[in-house]
Amino acid sequence: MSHKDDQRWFHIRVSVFSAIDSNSILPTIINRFIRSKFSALLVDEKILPEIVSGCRGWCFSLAMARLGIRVRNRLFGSVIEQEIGFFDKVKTGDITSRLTSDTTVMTDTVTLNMNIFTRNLILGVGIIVFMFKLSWRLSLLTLIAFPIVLGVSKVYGEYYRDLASKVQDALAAANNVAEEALSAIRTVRSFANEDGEKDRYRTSLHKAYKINVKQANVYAGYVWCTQLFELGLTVAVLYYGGHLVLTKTLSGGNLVSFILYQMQLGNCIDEIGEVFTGLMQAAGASEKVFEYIDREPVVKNTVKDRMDTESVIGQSEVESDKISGLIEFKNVTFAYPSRPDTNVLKNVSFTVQPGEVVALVGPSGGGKSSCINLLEHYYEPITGQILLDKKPVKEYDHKFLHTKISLVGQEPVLYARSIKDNIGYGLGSDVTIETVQQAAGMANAHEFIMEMEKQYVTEAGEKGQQLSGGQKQRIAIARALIRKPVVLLLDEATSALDSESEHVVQQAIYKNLKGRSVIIIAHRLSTVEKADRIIVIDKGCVIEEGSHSELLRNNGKYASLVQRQLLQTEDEVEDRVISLDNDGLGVGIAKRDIGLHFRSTCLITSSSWH
Ligand SMILES: Nc1ncnc2c1ncn2[C@@H]1O[C@H](COP(=O)(O)OP(=O)(O)OP(=O)(O)O)[C@@H](O)[C@H]1O
Repeated sequence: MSHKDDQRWFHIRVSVFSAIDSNSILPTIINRFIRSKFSALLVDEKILPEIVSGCRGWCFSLAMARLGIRVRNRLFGSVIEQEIGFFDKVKTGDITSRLTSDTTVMTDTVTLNMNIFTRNLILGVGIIVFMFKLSWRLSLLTLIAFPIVLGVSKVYGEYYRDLASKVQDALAAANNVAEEALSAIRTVRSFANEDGEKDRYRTSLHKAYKINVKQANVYAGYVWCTQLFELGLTVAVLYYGGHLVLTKTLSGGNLVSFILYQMQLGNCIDEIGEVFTGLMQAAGASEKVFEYIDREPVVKNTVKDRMDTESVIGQSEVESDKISGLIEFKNVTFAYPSRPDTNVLKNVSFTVQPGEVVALVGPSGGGKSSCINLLEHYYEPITGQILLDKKPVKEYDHKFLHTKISLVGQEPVLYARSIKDNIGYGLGSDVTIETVQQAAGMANAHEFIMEMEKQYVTEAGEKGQQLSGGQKQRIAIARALIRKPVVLLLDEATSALDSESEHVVQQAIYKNLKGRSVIIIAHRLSTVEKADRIIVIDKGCVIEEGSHSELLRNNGKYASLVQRQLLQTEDEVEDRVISLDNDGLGVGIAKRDIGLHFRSTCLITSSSWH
């Protein structure tokens, strides 16, 4: 081979090797494999290294992006299917942290480390082959050390994974603090507690930092251990290799080559050690992600979930017209999963006939909303049954059930979308503007929507913040009515409103009750007395049942609640007129025309004072 050819081969070897590992000192390995003029041309022009490294980067970036999207989709898909009890226990910030931070750590670390791992594995195997070719005795001596390295790595890996999992938990807790503060920014501002929130966030981040410090210490310890071990191994190889040279079993040149190979192998092992650290970090981050992905909801909802085990009542089995709206609670005892030892409903039984309007009343915390939660199948009772048209609600297909039962809650949650999208929420893109307008008309919302500049495409703002309380309630009513429900559940639907908005919203409700079974939860006498029947629930038990006049005659709990409310009304200040003088001295007009003086600047808009 000419000198020129030699030079060319040298370039080939260096360039190809640098495509695999730019730090390599083993061009001779490649020398054995590359002998074509075509590749020489490619390598001489430095095309191949660029292509190989480009392709590798492309493959791993693509794999990283695809893996990230798949894991996030699977995680979100699984979390959104979980039962409501799960969300009582797990905080929103924790879940969003799993969706963002944990999945990023997991996918990025795995893919990047796989890249390094593949490269070093190929190099390592190649090096070991050549080491054996040079001296099998020295190679065996080197390989004897492997189980020790693996043992140390295993102990280190488990501890590091545990720490990584704790870091992710601490970050999730910090995320939860931020999320809580930002979503309630008005409360934070009104109590001027910005510093308090900053402190809480700082403290929770500090917890993560403390675990980070531990991680760094453990990592340093691991690196020192492996480096010392490598050093010891090199000394052993030199000692034994020297002996082999002296006994003429090995040439001096081969010993030098062997030591160079061994150093290169050491580099590979170091890099694989780092990969291992990264993989343990990913394993720690992925623990909760996979726990949520694999979690089976305790209360199963969809047809698909339940198909295997139980029969499901859906649109095909029961024609919508055939649902009459007969609701029965039979000996229901219930405890929330987050407080399994406290029964909030005890042996509750009552019936709502089709088309009947029933009010649930009673002291706060008595268990009224819990009845609604069970009827909505958010939870399952411990004992007893909740029946709709004589069939347990749990046997209905989730989607079908919620087109038949609609709920208007105390604080309706609207989405940061247009008013049209909010009213048609959950009905897909098929819903027409005419249907939306019709529902808005029924809810007394059409007029105020039309007065807005963008009408039905007006943005509601995050959580409906760009609308007033009364407007939000009416949109929530329209959202419930558009589904033409057979059962309407109104849980304190007007309690947060001033008297004028309440009047408009109540009108919207009452004109739409006909032909529907309705359960109203309310504290106000004005709302309750219109119901066909009133059920009084106290401390988780039904204690009275009957019409307004019947219950007043009974002179029981209901009568005392009514009396107390009437007395309160007499004693309390009307919320009509309050004027403030220049010093912030307020003058209110009381029921019996007594002027009240307020020393502090005070604005009363309470709607419960009526
Ligand atoms: N998600 C929950 N997890 C644990 N306990 C809960 C949960 N929701 C309510 N509770 C508890 O269950 C009991 C009944 O609450 P519920 O909301 O049904 O009462 P309520 O009669 O509707 O009260 P109010 O009139 O004040 O709305 C209360 O003691 C309450 O603390």
